[in-house]
Amino acid sequence: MDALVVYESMFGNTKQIAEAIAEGLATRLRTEVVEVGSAPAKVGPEVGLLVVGGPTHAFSMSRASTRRSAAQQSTQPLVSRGDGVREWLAALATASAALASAAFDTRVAKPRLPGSAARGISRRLRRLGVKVMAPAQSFYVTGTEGPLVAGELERARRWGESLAASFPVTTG
Ligand SMILES: Cc1cc2nc3c(=O)[nH]c(=O)nc-3n(C[C@H](O)[C@H](O)[C@H](O)COP(=O)(O)O)c2cc1C
Repeated sequence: MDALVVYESMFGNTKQIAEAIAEGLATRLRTEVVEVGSAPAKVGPEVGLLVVGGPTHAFSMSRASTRRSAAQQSTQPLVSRGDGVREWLAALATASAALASAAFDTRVAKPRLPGSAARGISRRLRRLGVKVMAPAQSFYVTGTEGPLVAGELERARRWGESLAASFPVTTG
């Protein structure tokens, strides 16, 4: 059984969280982590666990307009420069009825705003008929461009580990 982590990230914070989650998953599962622009259009039967995450923009998943706004705020090139997880999920095909999934996002710690990209991702996964095995999980940044709140990378790694613990260990 393999795990696939698909992330979207403007300033790099969600990318760091995705990589920490993948590290936790990799303690038990063969794990691949990919930026959404390189993610497959179809999740094959070798993938048993799909983990999807992105930054919270305007209370949910990003849209082309919020990504443009992020680009205007940034002094660096963005990590994700094409479609986001919203567009990827809208076009996604899944092969396996047994596929399990989990969603995560990043959001600002203060002020704590309502809404979460992860909740939108979970909803979309359920509509696709994919089992969502864990509550949507948020990780926190101190401001729009980051950095992450102290301890969030370790919390992400542990979350990945706990997701992987629900699955049989990959052999071979
Ligand atoms: C256009 C835009 C809208 C945002 N809207 C929200 C929001 O509604 N709630 C929130 O908590 N953070 C919001 N943020 C902050 C992002 O969640 C933050 O930039 C993100 O977690 C950083 O992750 P990244 O480095 O992977 O892009 C917004 C940021 C941008 C650029």
